[in-house]
Amino acid sequence: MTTFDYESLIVSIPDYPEPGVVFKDITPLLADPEGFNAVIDGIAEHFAGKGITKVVGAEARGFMIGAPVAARMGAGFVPARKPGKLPRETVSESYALEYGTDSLEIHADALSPEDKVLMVDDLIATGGTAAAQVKLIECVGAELVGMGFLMSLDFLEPEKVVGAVTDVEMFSLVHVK
Ligand SMILES: O=P(O)(O)OC[C@H]1O[C@H](OP(=O)(O)OP(=O)(O)O)[C@H](O)[C@@H]1O
Ligand SMILES: Nc1ncnc2[nH]cnc12
Repeated sequence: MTTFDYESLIVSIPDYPEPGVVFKDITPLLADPEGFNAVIDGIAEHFAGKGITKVVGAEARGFMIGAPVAARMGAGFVPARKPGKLPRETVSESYALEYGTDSLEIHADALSPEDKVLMVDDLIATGGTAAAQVKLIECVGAELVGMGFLMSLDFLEPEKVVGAVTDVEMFSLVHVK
């Protein structure tokens, strides 16, 4: 298991993007070659041997972590995109975030019932984005095997929202209590 002090390269920004929210800025960690590699290895190694065929990641920060994890695991990558960005038939889910509401879409044929899926994102806060992706993955009939995050804001209790839609493992490299 790779060990790295991820938190030393994550910056907390108070009252961004709105009062009361402490934004976790991961751009310094992404820019650090050793740190970025440790994040990708840390998530990929945790789920190695589980037969993952596809990684699903949400626009935009989920792409930054999910796509390299997929490549590292020898899996395909399926983007969950913000509305109106995918050209063919889609399935769509709306959800609430720490700041506002949004929707995600995946192509209706992006996954098959044979797929074993790992969902990956940089951060889980309320769990709304993750729960929406669970619904999208299950809507197209694929098997969700687990979820991997760089960081979990545990004080927001995301497991309550996610636990209402799935009981798969929620793995995070960093926990903020
Ligand atoms: O657990 P939740 O409360 O749903 O929040 C987590 C989501 O919030 C961020 O994405 P955001 O929607 O801000 O979009 P971005 O990746 O484009 O910055 C983050 O990358 C997660 O996807
Ligand atoms: N506090 C936070 N920091 C960074 N990204 C987020 N997405 C949702 N909540 C967030």
